[in-house]
Amino acid sequence: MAQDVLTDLNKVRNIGIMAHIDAGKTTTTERILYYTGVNRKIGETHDGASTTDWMEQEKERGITITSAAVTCFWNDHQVNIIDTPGHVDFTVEVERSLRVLDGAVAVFDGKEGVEPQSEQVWRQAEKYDVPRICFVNKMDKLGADFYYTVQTIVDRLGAKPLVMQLPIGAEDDFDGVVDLLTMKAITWRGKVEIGAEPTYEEIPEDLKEKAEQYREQLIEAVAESDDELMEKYFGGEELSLDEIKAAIRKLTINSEIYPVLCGTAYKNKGIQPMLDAVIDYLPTPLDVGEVHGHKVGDEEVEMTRKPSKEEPFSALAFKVASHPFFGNLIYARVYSGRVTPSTQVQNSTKGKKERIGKLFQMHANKENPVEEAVAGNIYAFIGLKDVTTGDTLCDINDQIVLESMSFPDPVIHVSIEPKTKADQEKLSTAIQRLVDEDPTFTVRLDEETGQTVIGGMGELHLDVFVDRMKREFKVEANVGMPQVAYRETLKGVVEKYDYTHKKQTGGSGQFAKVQIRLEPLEDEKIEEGETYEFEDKVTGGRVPKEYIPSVNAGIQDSMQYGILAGYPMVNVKATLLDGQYHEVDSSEMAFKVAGSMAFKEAARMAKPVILEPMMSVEVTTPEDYMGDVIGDINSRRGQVQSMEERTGARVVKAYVPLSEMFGYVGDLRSRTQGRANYSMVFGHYAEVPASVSKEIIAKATGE
Ligand SMILES: Nc1nc2c(ncn2[C@@H]2O[C@H](COP(=O)(O)OP(=O)(O)OP(=O)(O)O)[C@@H](O)[C@H]2O)c(=O)[nH]1
Repeated sequence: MAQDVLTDLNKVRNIGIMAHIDAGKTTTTERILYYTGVNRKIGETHDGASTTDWMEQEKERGITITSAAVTCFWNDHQVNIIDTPGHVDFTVEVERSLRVLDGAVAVFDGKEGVEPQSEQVWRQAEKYDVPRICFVNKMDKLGADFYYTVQTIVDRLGAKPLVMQLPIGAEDDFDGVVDLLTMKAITWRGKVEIGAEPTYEEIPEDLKEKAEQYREQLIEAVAESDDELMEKYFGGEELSLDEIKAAIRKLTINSEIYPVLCGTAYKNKGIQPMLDAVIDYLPTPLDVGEVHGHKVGDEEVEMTRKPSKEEPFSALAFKVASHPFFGNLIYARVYSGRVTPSTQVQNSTKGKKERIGKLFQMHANKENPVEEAVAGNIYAFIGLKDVTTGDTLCDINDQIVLESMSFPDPVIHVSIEPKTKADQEKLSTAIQRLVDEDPTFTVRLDEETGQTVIGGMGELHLDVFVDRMKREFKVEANVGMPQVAYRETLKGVVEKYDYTHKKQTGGSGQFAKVQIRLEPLEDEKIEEGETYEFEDKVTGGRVPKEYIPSVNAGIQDSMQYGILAGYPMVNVKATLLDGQYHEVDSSEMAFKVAGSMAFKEAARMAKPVILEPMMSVEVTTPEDYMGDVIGDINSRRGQVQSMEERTGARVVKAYVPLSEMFGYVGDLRSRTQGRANYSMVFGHYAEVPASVSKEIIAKATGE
């Protein structure tokens, strides 16, 4: 029988397993699920049968893309594991998981040590202040070196590891660990089968001295953290096991130290002590404390919720997944209060009421219905219609909008052209689903070409979209090359421009005359996010009131396609100065045409230019490569804004044109031996240099 949710929050841990690709995150997660009794049959990742990698595509790619929340139990504690992907292009997935985690296990490859992407997920965890313990995996592998790996935690992460165990034997002869707290050997000699229980024995003779030395280091680090313990320790008294554990717990929760354990997930050694450490050292929802948010409709008014069942209900949706029978599964972390199935709640982000159908606790791809969702836990909500990642669900009578995750703007677009009408319909369904699941995919219709244009975070990110669209939704489509989103604007002023629209065809004619002024929009308005302003300065009723919106609409129509290369025109102010109408022949349509044509012709004389998206790029690199990184940014027409130091690394901030950033992932990796990483969000639009402008125009006009 399935166990109920534990409502004592001291017994709940919400954790993630973070790792570089191939460090063994999936295998470790599988073992945890097996040892905690969720899995009967173990699935090896290389057979493509693992429980968390249940999407078909993930099996083929062998990487974990989606994060599923899995609930399991260990020593009377409930552990909710939120799966996090390891690939660099899915950093949004990593970030949204980190947003709802309380702690994490960082898995390292015992031969490679801290790898570039472990460095990247580590820094992301730092950003969200997630306490971590480290598991040095693959101790059975040829060349595995525990001490080297620990050193890379110091050198590459600038973090303070706390060695909790020493390995016994190495590679094929790795037998277990010395536990430096109990000073006992925990071994699995000759046992490789899953679930094998360890034997507790004396520390092997050849490791005794080393174990003493490391224990002393450990106790010293612990004693230094607390005045009382320090006095006791230097007074020659022994610290009790409970005291030591409590001090390590505190240091870990404050992210001052990172307990390090080791083992081999694949050969089933070291898993049980690692699970014990999750319970012993990682924070509970109570340790994490209250969550922040703001009042509905007013971001200035801060609000908080305590992790208590007695508070008003609030939850944050962090993942939308489709389920074959239940429609959308909304994974949400409940931060406060409680809620039962069939209750009406408020989606305070969207301002909509929603009724909860069922509530599930997820066991990988198997669901376990529950009667109540309570603060501090993670659930899948069924029956909600319009909830996307990042939305807050809350009590209708006591609303809050929780601090959400930040989603960067898409940096790359690709056009998709369905092959048949039936494909067009399937594409609409696919888009709806995929965008619900991942809000960093964006969609728009290019009215000129009729193509659907998808935006994403990187080439692999868009690959996933296209792949899933074809595979899961069976859409047959032509997919274009990735494109940059350019814009056009005006740099000059046209004081007065007259245009007369006149047509006499058979019956009633068409007549409209307008006089407009065009100029660049004020900088202040651009900063406020405006892109267009229309002013009506017509006097004496020379253009009747009812026709004025038509002139405005006509101008806006023309602005959709700029005059240089057809990109949308922005940051323009148009003023209607004067005009003329005809009692019989004027109409809304005639004034719209006049507005549209007047703009088109006048804009040509107002020094039109092309704008390109400048990305705000942040590169984190070891100091050794900083010169290379900056040189490369300059050669990409980038402008370095600042350089600063951050825990053992240098951070370079710059604005770089998006068009120069294609292939940057690979270039940066090879330039820095894979040790630097970067993030990129949209900054602002800026005028392109003349030579680039020429190229863009030539390409767009085919000349
Ligand atoms: N020798 C050895 N191999 C291991 C161990 N753990 C995992 N592996 C192997 O390493 C490879 C990668 O393991 P995964 O568990 O898929 O790694 P991952 O980090 O989840 O990788 P992604 O799912 O791609 O992010 C697989 O072939 C595993 O069988 C281990 O303890 N020892």
